[in-house]
Amino acid sequence: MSPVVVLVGPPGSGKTTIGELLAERLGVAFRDTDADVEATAGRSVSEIFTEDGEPVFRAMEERAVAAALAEHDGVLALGGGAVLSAETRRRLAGHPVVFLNVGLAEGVRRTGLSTARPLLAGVNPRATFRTLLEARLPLYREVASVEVTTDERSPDEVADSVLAGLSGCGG
Ligand SMILES: Nc1ncnc2c1ncn2[C@@H]1O[C@H](COP(=O)(O)OP(=O)(O)OP(=O)(O)O)[C@@H](O)[C@H]1O
Ligand SMILES: O=C(O)C1=C[C@@H](O)[C@@H](O)[C@H](O)C1
Ligand SMILES: [Mg+2]
Repeated sequence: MSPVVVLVGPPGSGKTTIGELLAERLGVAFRDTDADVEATAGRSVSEIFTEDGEPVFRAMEERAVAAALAEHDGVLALGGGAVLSAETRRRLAGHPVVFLNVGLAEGVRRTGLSTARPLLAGVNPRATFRTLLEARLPLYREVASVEVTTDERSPDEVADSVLAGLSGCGG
């Protein structure tokens, strides 16, 4: 059992939005590792960050990704920082991974609509987002075989590109 597609990308790139859309179109189940971690912990991602700190969340996330890759055969969205784990990057090898990219301005705009992202809750979300993108772009690209730009494109257009990209690489 293995996911038909795994979505990675920064916060606000649309992993959850596009993932749900793709699952609906393909007639398969959608799974999101952020939701898996929350269900296992019985707490929100924000609460885990606040009460236990980021390293504890990352360890829970690593286990959630490993379980989902082994158990889920639908569309899988990973948390935005899941690729920070070398173990997770190694586990993603051989899976059809799509990197949903978003530019700094649009990423800040989209995530600014919500307070549910503990890493971006500080005084300067734009600077934090820039640092995060710089550190992670090589990691998203390392694990993904397809990269899709999401700026100025509707969720439906992004979903079209994901499916076209996957068929183009034999997935
Ligand atoms: N292509 C798009 N065009 C416009 N808005 C979008 C697009 N994709 C997602 N959004 C909006 O951006 C916000 C963030 O999207 P979403 O929650 O799907 O991102 P995410 O990648 O799952 O983020 P996180 O890593 O925090 O879970 C939502 O309000 C969503 O409606
Ligand atoms: O980009 C990140 O590091 C995160 C993204 C979200 O999906 C959550 O996993 C959490 O808020 C951390
Ligand atoms: Mg999400």
